[in-house]
Amino acid sequence: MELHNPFSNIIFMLSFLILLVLFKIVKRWSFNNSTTKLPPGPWELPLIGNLHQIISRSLPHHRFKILADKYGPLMHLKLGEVPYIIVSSPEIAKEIMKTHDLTFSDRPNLLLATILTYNATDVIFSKYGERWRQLRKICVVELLSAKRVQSFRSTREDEVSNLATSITASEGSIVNLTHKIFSMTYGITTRAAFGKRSKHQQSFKSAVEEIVSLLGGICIVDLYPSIKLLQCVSRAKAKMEKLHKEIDMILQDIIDDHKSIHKEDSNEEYLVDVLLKIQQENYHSQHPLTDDNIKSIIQDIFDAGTETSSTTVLWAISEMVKNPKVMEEAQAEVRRVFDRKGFVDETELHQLIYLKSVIKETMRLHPTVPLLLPRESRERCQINGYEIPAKTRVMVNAWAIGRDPRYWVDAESFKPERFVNSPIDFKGTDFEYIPFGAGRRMCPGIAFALPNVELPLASLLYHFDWKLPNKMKNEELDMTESFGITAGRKHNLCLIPITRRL
Ligand code: HEM
Repeated sequence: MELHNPFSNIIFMLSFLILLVLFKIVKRWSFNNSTTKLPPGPWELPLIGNLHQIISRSLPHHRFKILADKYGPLMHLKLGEVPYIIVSSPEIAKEIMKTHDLTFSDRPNLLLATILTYNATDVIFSKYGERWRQLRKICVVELLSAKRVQSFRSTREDEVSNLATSITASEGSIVNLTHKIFSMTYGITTRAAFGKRSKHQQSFKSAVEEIVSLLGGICIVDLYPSIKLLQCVSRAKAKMEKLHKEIDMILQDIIDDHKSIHKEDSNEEYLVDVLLKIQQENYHSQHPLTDDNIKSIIQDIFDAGTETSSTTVLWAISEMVKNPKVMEEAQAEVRRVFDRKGFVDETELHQLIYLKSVIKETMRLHPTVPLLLPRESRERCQINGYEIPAKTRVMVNAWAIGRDPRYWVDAESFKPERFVNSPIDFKGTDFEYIPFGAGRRMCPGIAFALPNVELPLASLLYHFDWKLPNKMKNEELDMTESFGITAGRKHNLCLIPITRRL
């Protein structure tokens, strides 16, 4: 009866909130007085934890760096009801991805990724275990090996040559390089995965772009996994289910197509053919490769491989436009190496020492996956005397680590020279530089990615000089990052090409 009185309702709510806050204080106090304690972190509010400190106008990796400057390189946060640790120094990154790599080798259950990847049975989002090991081995040994990547050399050269031709046709006018580079990378990946035969190229490309953008958003359902009702009302879930259906149909159609070609013993072997062959060979094994597995691996290659490589090319060009001396030196090198041939191909890429340093410096300042991919602890563990409970999600801020002034002189400046004659590499052993991650879950696609970045850059520098439109000065080029799992340019890169070599 009393609860119908509005004042009683307010008093009831207030009492509940006060009790909740008291409970939190007591819990935190007793935790801090026990033998183990969580890493430091900002004060949490009831129900939302630290969400209010993250959801702001700046991007999550920027916010995490500001908070880490205050609370330290191993920081505890609660986002919704989920505990997180944020790693912001090379030393702690090494603890997570080397010393305790096995403990942190799981990926969390994320709703949208699970829908997309046939219940997280792909490589990127699956839990650590026998199945993941099997799929990862197929990727490393069969699909993304140096030998396999080499077999697609003429495809890359062809697509990059088409890119140069289409830019030459726009000589003197504004070219949207963002569109052109993305379309070229899709072209290379599609041809490597399916050959030229896909009639679904455009719808597939749009679906993948939408998927990457959906995966990059903050999904409230993942922050309150205990509230199942949220799933029922999630618009993002409904959207992802629709996209998944769409992409599943396209991929199944392509697979069926290739199954019939396979029977006729075609000489061409694309990634889908390699997977179908493994499926046939392993038909009676304990873990046969299903059609769904094949579709999820192919999808991984598109999701992980296209936006990342394109974004790196675009950041490299942007930084060179902003730093004309670097652009001149890179152009001089590329033209010196390829002038005798008169065109750019992959045979001489190993000679482009300066361009490779430009790419490394680009990935230091603009790691395309700035927080790597989330991991989750499989059991409790101690790091630097702090307790990390089981099922804690982990974000490694590769963006902040690449700007750590203890490791990088003049850390905020674009200086490719720092990598010339430097042994520091992105292979996962130098923890101050981890654009591809490190440890068991490190990116297996480096060999596939590098020529997709080096070849188009060499070609764009060889054939053209680049001017900003509307008499804009170099230093005025906008470098704002976009929000998402990959941090690309927020605005398209539009430049005017001037042909120097036909
Ligand atoms: C410039 C290009 C690329 C960058 C910067 C990049 C970066 C990354 C990063 C940071 C991770 C997470 C690592 C971790 O959790 O420690 C990752 C994972 C992954 N990448 Fe890449 N990547 C690139 C290109 C590619 C390409 C071209 C492919 C495939 C063709 C690929 C396939 C994958 C896969 C399958 C995973 C998941 C690995 C696992 O969980 O076991 N990546 N990548």
